[in-house]
Amino acid sequence: MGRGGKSGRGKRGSSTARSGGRDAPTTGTGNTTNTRQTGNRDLDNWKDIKYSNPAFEAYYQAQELMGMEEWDEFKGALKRDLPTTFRVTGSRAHAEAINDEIKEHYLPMLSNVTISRDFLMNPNMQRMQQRVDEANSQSATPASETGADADVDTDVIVPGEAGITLDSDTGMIALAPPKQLPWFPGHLAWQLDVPKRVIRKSPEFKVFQRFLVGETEIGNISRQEAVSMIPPLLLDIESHHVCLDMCAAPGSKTAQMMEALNHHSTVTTGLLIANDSDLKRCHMLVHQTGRMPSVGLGVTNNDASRIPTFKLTVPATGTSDKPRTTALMFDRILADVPCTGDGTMRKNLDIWKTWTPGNGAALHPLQLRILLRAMQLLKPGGRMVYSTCSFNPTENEAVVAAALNTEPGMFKIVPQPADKVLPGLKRRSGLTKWKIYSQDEQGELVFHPSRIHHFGYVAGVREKRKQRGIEDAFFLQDDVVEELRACQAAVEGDVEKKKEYDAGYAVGLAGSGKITGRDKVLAETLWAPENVASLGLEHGLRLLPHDQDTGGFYVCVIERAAAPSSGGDESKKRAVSPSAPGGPEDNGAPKKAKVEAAAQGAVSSDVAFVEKPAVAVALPVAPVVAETKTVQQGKKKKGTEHIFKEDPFFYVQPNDPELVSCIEYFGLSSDFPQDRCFVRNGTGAANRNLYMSNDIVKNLIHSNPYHSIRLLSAGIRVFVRQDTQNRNTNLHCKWRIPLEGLPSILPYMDQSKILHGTIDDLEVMLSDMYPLVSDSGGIHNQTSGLLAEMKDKSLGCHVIVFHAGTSTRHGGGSLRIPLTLPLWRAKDSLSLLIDKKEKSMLSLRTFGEDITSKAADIRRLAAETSTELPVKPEATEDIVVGTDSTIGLAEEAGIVAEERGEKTVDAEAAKEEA
Ligand SMILES: C[S@@+](CC[C@H](N)C(=O)[O-])C[C@H]1O[C@@H](n2cnc3c(N)ncnc32)[C@H](O)[C@@H]1O
Repeated sequence: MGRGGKSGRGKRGSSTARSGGRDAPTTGTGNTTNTRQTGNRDLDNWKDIKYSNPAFEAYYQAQELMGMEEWDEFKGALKRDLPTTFRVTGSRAHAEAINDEIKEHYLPMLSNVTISRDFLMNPNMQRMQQRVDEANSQSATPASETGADADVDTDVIVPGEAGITLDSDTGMIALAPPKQLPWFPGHLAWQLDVPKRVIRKSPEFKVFQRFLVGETEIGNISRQEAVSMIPPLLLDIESHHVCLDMCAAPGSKTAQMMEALNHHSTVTTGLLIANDSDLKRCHMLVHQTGRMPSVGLGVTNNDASRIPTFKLTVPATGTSDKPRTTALMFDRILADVPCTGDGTMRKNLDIWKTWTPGNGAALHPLQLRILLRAMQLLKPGGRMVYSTCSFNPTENEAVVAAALNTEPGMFKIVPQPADKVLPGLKRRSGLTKWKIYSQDEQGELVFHPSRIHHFGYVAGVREKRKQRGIEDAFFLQDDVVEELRACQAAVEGDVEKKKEYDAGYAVGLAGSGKITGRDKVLAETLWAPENVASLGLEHGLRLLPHDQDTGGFYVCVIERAAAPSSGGDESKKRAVSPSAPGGPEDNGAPKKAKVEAAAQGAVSSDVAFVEKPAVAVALPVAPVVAETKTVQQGKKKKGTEHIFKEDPFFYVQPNDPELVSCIEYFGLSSDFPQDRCFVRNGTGAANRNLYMSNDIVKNLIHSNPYHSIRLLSAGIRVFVRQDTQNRNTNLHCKWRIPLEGLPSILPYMDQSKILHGTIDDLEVMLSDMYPLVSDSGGIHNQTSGLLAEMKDKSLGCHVIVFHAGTSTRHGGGSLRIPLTLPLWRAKDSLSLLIDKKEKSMLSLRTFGEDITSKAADIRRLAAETSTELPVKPEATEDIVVGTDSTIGLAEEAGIVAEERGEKTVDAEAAKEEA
């Protein structure tokens, strides 16, 4: 999140920063030595130039994130490529099977991989070398004039980098196999050290890379930075919890939270609201969460610092009682807030250029407001995690300290002992002291021991500019003038404060006469509060890149005190009773904040100056709903508040004829929750898709206008209408079960309706995408009892379990655990209702090769040689709108593209209209 500041540019070797006389860091090059022992000076020089920001170094050395003896190691790690890390998604039944596949198939394949030493030089360099040799041998012209010593790229393998070692005896370069992250539960997370640019030099690693890409696309693997996997783990989620992910997009942590809620199933009774303020990113979130579907999920689009209070309806309990609404409070909240991201410098190289201390200071008020809102929404006894991918204490400890001080004693930081919590994860303690700097136009850091010093500095700069006849608009702003005056008045008569002020004033007056954009005036909550030592900030976790070759990260686990047990349950009273002060919005959450200015300052995002003298005020809560309504009525707002155009949610009548037809056709038991099925239109008619939620999501939708809470999606799609083009086709049920809905429907299905197949049947279904039911041998003459059995089955959707087993085919193959899939019986053929990519990956996993294209290849070959082989027009006719009937792929284009939410003619038509 760079801000394009000018700091640091051209300042290598600049002089000592001004500091008001103490704690002066240097922005010079004293610590820029690169200690990486690569033996490749060209690469090191190149990286030194690219990876340098004296202000960054000076600032963090002054913060004492680590002992100075570690600094070079820290900086060396920042300059290296980040290893690839990924995790096998946890709650799918086959997560273990995929993990075993990595362990048993790929790991042996990737162990002992070596490549030739020739790769030490990349092709560019080899060509250059050739030209140098030629030039030197053939003419007297110096090589430099032939262009042979022109700039070369840096695509070179460097022994000594993580994952790469040179065996000097054999002259071969060994590549390290992937390794499991020792601290990740179930060992489902992996790290691959070999850099991406080297992977393509090894056939074995290329194969593994393809596996990773494929499995990631279909959602079995999530590529995620190792440190980013930590916050959801520390939330300690149980399947009944009500959870909120405040800044959720693109959703890697949401997926982890969802997995924890849906441990081994999709039928959680809990709730996860995944929220983000950016509408586009929210749509990414919807896509991402589609890979981990759940009846307990809702995606919303709100500014997290003003996220509306969601209401729930409490049913009447007695005859005289009436249903009433209550504010929804959360058991678990993740506030993975927007941050400068300087912990991600290893992959976001721009941050080297754009980093300034002002970036962190500017985000601090928004981060604080988000954390405060999270505290308001946390249940008594609930747990939340605050996290950033920044090293900066102004975005981490300063935010947490200010938030804790708003309601002393109500929240506490929970220690995470290294031997008990994620053992094996190296972590550092949170900071209990830090320093605040601004940066002047010359890139110099200016230390401000206190806010009064800072005010003096601002006044000094203003005075100097005035003397030069310059009056900046900033200094004339009413609130700035007012703050400066108030500060001047406050220091008069207070000898100590006056000294501080004067010291700052002197620094301002002596300086360049400029203050950079974002650093103009800083929020009071940036400075460590007086009670900093008693807040438990050391219990926060800091992850440093050189400890275990990761990005940088900060995580802090905070719990709210349980409700007092005597005198009744105060928190419940507040949370449940709409008549409590403030109505449903008064959820018993902390209201007083000595951070009013911080909270307000973030509204005008350009000026970080925010604080008024300590005054207790309530944070904004109530206006949000009204505002969203205004937006809804058409007034477009600036920034994140867009007109909300999503389809409504409408729960269908339990006796809806379409729903009843699904229930009858699939033999769903009487406990199937008909009343929890909904459509996305305003009429309640089941036109195209039927979705299902759990009770709490239904309650949420009924208790809040969906546009007020800006609800984009909820629950799982469980039935999709599948009309056929062929009018003569006689379908008993026009609905099919999409793959994502199957786990939610399966528990209710009549066992006699479920078909059974073998791994050989699966092979037929994969290798011949549309095998003919009349062709019991399949296109490869592979035996399949399934095809014969299917002759007598009704047209339409079926569910089949392929049982674990070993293949009898020539190339072998094995299915480790049973696999349940939806299947479509067309007039003459069958097809699995999963998309092409998923078929390929399943094929690779089961048979060690992608057999899915074989049928198409055979047909293509047959067409070329005029051999008569069956073309499958009926699958096309029968099922979907499409044009490519010749190779039977229209089915893919229709049903399956729709599965993925892609825009096809058919999918477009599927968009429901009210
Ligand atoms: C660090 S990223 C979150 C990453 C995410 N938790 C994950 O693991 O994939 C921060 C997110 O905050 C969002 N954001 C920024 N300002 C916000 C605000 N005021 N309210 C809610 N979300 C915000 C951004 O759109 C961005 O998606």
